[in-house]
Amino acid sequence: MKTINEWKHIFKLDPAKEISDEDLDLICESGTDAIIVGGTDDVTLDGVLDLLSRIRRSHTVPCVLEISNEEALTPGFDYYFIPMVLNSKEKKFMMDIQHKAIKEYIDMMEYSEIFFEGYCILNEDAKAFTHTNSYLPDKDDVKAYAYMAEHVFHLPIFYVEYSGTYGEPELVKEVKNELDKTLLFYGGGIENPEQAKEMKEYADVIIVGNSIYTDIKKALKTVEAVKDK
Ligand SMILES: CC(C)=CCC/C(C)=C/CC/C(C)=C/CC/C(C)=C/CC/C(C)=C/CC/C(C)=C/CC/C(C)=C/COP(=O)(O)OP(=O)(O)O
Ligand SMILES: O=P(O)(O)OC[C@@H](O)CO
Ligand SMILES: [Mg+2]
Repeated sequence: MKTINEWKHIFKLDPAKEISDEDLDLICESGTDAIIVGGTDDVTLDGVLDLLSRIRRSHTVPCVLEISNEEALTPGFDYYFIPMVLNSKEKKFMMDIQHKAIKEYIDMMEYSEIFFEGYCILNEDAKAFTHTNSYLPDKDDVKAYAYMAEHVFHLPIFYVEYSGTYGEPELVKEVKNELDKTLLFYGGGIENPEQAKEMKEYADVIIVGNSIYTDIKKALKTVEAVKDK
């Protein structure tokens, strides 16, 4: 199995959205490096368990739970990603919710499976932006957050999140220049192979979410597009 440092492409499945068995099989067998199960709204334990069991039934692709609320936390995933929202105006989304959960689960936490993600949410219309009371940082702010993710907090992942819209490749390029050890994840609005290739030029990993539900044929083509990059 590849290590996270070798991943290039991830599909993100939203437990609040319907997906047919046929489409789920196509996603799992697409050659993607991993599946993230996660979303902002209406993420329930039932929805998470349904996806996990359907994936596990016949596929070996690595499965990650990106935790957005404690109620939907369950054992059985290969990895757990935990967002810390760096551009939230409220400390609770950066630190306090995570601190409270660590206090509760500390004895169950297997550190080789858990990755904290420094999130920077850059689409004002994304649900996650509103939910976390984030502000829109400018380019220098984002670069400073990337610097902090790597050199202050030593986070394994810095996530440039444009959920729902395609972002600025130039910004992703400049952010990449700030990072050395911390992996750069880019997600948002990738709908076709050209966009996948463009963002993968700078990001270590690209994440494709919504287009699974809007045009799965094109979404599947994003995998091959980044394999040799
Ligand atoms: C019980 C068990 C198995 C224990 C194992 C040990 C373990 C893993 C313990 C974890 C402990 C821990 C620290 C948990 C953290 C819990 C937590 C609630 C953290 C909060 C994270 C947070 C600030 C979430 C806010 C929202 C956010 C940033 C979500 C990320 C996903 C995202 C941006 C989705 C995109 O939005 P989407 O829903 O797709 O939007 P659209 O619908 O508009 O597309
Ligand atoms: O849904 P999209 O816009 O593809 O974004 C993917 C991911 O970054 C969402 O958290
Ligand atoms: Mg989504």
